[in-house]
Amino acid sequence: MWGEGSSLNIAVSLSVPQGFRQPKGLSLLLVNSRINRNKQTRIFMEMQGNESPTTSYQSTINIPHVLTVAGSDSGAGAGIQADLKACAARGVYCSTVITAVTAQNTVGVQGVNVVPEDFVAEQMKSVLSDMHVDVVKTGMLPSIGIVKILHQHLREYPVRALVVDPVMVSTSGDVLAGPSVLAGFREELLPMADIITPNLKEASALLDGVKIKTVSDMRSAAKLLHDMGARNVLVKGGDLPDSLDAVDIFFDGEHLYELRSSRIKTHNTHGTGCTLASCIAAELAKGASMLEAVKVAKCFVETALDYSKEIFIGNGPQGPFDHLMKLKSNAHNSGRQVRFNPSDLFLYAVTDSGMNRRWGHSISDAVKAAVQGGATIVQLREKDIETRDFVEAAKSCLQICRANGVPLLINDRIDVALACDADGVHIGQSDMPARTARALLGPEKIIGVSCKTPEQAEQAWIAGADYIGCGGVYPTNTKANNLTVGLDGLKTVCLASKLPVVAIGGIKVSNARPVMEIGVPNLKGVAVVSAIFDSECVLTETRKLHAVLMEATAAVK
Ligand SMILES: Nc1ncnc2c1ncn2[C@@H]1O[C@H](COP(=O)(O)OP(=O)(O)OP(=O)(O)O)[C@@H](O)[C@H]1O
Ligand SMILES: Cc1ncc(CO)c(N)n1
Ligand SMILES: [Mg+2]
Repeated sequence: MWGEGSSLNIAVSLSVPQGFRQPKGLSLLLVNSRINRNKQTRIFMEMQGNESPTTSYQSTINIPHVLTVAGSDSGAGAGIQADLKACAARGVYCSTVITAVTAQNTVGVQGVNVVPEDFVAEQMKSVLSDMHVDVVKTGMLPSIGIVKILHQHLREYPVRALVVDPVMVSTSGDVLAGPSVLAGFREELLPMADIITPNLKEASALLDGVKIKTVSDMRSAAKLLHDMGARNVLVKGGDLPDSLDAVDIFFDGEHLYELRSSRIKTHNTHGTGCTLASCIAAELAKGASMLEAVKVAKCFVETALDYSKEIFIGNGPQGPFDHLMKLKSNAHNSGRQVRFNPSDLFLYAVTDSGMNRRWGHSISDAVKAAVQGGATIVQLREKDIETRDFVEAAKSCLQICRANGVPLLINDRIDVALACDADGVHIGQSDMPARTARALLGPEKIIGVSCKTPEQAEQAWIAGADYIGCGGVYPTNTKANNLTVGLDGLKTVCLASKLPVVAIGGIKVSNARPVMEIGVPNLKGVAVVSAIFDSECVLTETRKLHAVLMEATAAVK
């Protein structure tokens, strides 16, 4: 356990030659001195270069860490690959000791190449002697020798918990650990385990071939396996015949729990066992109790299976599923995200639910008309709409925009942008910080920030935004209590901004020209709400504005 109050502060100062920016010596120093072995250590480093101001690097966050000792699956649905994805999805670091390399796909296991025991030991030592591991999870352990090596290393480098997935037979029926390791599993591995997670066939093999066909058999098996030394037992019922639910039995030595979830109708269940065990390990590493960890893990598997129902990878009977629940959004048929180009800011259409209501336009009809009229980017700014309707409207607008190569952004609502996989967001000074939005949305999404001053423009750049919106250029009714910065304020911000700028606020056909004519290269266009959406024919108004902007830019050039 690591507690409060006992942290050790170490300050190291290094003088580095001119031009040296990356503190490469830093990691070397840490490895050599091993001062980061203890989780209580707080390291504060100061780099002093001749040329640059002092840079500080602070490393104080303890990251939960699972080490998986398992086999590689070339098809990447199970084994080490599933473990890495499960831990990544659950926000836990995962290191890997590879015990065997399998040639495997969705049809079955075509070959197994066992890693020499010495080299398994070497991998284990490399990880455990250097890194702080919270929980070890085991998968395919193809020899008794490897079980013994694991035992020795855990004695030398104790961890908080050992999760044992006693992999013997893949669901395709292929043998991954033969009868020779059964004795080793029973005598050495089970007594070490904080939890074992056999499927029906594995539980049966460990219990000398006893038949397990019903939930009641699973209950008895869990108790018998507990008697053999495992502190907790989870008998998995993924392969339970004729079961409408996915039923697992958990036994902690005192209470039996029947954990049920809906059985997802899918062929994509390859690697559910490895994933479940890794997820249990990940939750334990974060500090959960055993029962909590098992429940979260089961819920995670169910959710990922449900998300992955329509995924098609490989031609065999049992496909992989998507741990990170992202693959569908990049599928070829959903249309590709539009890459941001500053020239997209040329005619920026911002919707308003009130105006659409007034003119009897649906959001998607209004957006379609704006795009047809020449809008080069669209932002949905819907302040008084139910979230469910917002997501639905955003999805249909996204289809229209993608078909026309026009990016679609969402105002303020990062959750809505994520839910419909929009191209990005536009945020204000009092919304979520741009840096946080970037972390949530990822590197490819477009982030715009409203800025009124050069300082705000600088902050937006530092936070990783793609463009800024500057205004109000003219007085506007769309936004209450909005400060008008005027053309002068706009020019000042444009000159200071490292990011492209779109002007906003009260801009319409009659006054757009002077905005474009301020002639600062990074002013890329104008954003409008009323000028196009507060009208009966959005298409006509957008065309008019487009023509004015074209004339103005031609005149400036
Ligand atoms: N179709 C399904 N719907 C919901 N949950 C499922 C489904 N299939 C399996 N599970 C759950 O997934 C977890 C893993 O169970 P399973 O019995 O499939 O393990 P396994 O045979 O070791 O998996 P694998 O060998 O494919 O890695 C269990 O919690 C089980 O209830
Ligand atoms: C490498 C490997 N480990 C575990 C399993 C069990 O699913 C598998 N199929 N392959
Ligand atoms: Mg299975």
